[in-house]
Amino acid sequence: MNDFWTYFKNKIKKSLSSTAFDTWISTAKPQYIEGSNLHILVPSELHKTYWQKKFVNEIVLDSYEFNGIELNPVIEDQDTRKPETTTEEENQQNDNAAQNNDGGEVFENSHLNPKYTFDTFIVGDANNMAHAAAVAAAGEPGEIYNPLFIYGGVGLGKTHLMQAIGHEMMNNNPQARVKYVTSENFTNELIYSIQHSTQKAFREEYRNVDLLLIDDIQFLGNKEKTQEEFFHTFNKLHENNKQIVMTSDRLPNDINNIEARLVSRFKWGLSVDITAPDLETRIAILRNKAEAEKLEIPDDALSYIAQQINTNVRELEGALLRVQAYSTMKNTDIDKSLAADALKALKLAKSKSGLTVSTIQSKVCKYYHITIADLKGKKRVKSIVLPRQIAMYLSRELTDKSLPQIGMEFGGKDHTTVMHSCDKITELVVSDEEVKQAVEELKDELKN
Ligand SMILES: Nc1ncnc2c1ncn2[C@@H]1O[C@H](COP(=O)(O)OP(=O)(O)OP(=O)(O)O)[C@@H](O)[C@H]1O
Repeated sequence: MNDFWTYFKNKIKKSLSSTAFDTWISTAKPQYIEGSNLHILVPSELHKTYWQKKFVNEIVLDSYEFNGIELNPVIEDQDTRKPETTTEEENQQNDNAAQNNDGGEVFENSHLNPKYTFDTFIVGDANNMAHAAAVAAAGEPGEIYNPLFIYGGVGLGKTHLMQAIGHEMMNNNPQARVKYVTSENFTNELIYSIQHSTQKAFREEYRNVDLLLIDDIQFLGNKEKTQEEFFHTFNKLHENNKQIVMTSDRLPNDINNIEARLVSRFKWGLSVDITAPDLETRIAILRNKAEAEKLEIPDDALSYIAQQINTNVRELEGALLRVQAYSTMKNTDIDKSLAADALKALKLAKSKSGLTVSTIQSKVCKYYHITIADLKGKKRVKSIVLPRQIAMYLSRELTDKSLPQIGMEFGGKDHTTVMHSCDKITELVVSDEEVKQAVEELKDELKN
């Protein structure tokens, strides 16, 4: 079996790009032969589907060529083999940290960030499906997953992965027209084109690309004119089999105030999520980053940092930079205790005022004269819904709890309910004087 596998790998290598080979072939493991069945284990359901489509015939032909016996490949994926587990860490996967884009380098108008390639993207359980889908979309643009919709919490690598598709496509075909834009910039450019009567040029720019990468699509919510324009751009590209990739912090159905015809189109292709990386992946990300920055940092210090920050890769990278800066300031080499000192201030800031969700719940109940049972319950009357949403919003603002954790403390609600409540109150604080006042008073009380 092993000899055949080596033969197969050497042969198939010639017809695949190195990214495709690493994604589909290096991750597959032959398990055993039973009769003429060759059992092959692959990392995810998506790998399985791809394997069945692309490589199964190859195995049959190559095995015959190898020793005159036709092997029948049976593809199994690790996901369906794995027992269901929900760890504390996995629960935090949708942590939608309040701070948003905090200055990650982004190069717009098809100028992709040169660092965001497949080579620099570390693959682990939390993102292997999204990564495989991205590799497939880059290898066969417009054909297999169109649109590709990548969703997940803040700072988990959605932009990185999306731009890697752009790089890979341009590597495969330097003539490819690739366009990257955030949905906010798409809106701004549209407004500019309306103001300056350059809508024709705007349309041509977006409707004549081979790959459109549109980041943070959730911000199209409430923007009717932009949605209309994007709808036509989408249709034109899709009709012409041009690849569209979108990212969002939530599933298409959960995006607020977006037209149903767009939501349904977003779901035409494949939606894949990226969740928070496990410890091993976090260490690998840090190690990679340290190597890229030529940082000397021992393994125990790396794993210490990775243990401290478990929800957001951007924060993880920030922590490494903080440790680096601290070691320069102290003029000492990095070790575990220096890392601990450097991250102390960060941890203090994270635990914020030491407030708990239950303190916030009590204060809100007192303020609105309702019971804790109502606050955590399911009643949909306005006099309870508003305090519940405010309490969720304050929990998000004033504690370091993740969305799923907050949901649990509100009678086991889903993280999307918490996310929706936070969005709602963020809006009302601007548009509704009464809500604004209540939130401010509650915040003052909680801080004292
Ligand atoms: N698996 C990974 N391997 C290597 N680097 C990663 C990985 N995931 C995230 N990163 C890095 O983390 C940082 C944040 O990633 P990115 O900006 O792609 O996140 P995002 O999910 O798009 O966040 P946002 O929701 O804020 O748009 C980037 O510097 C990116 O390179």
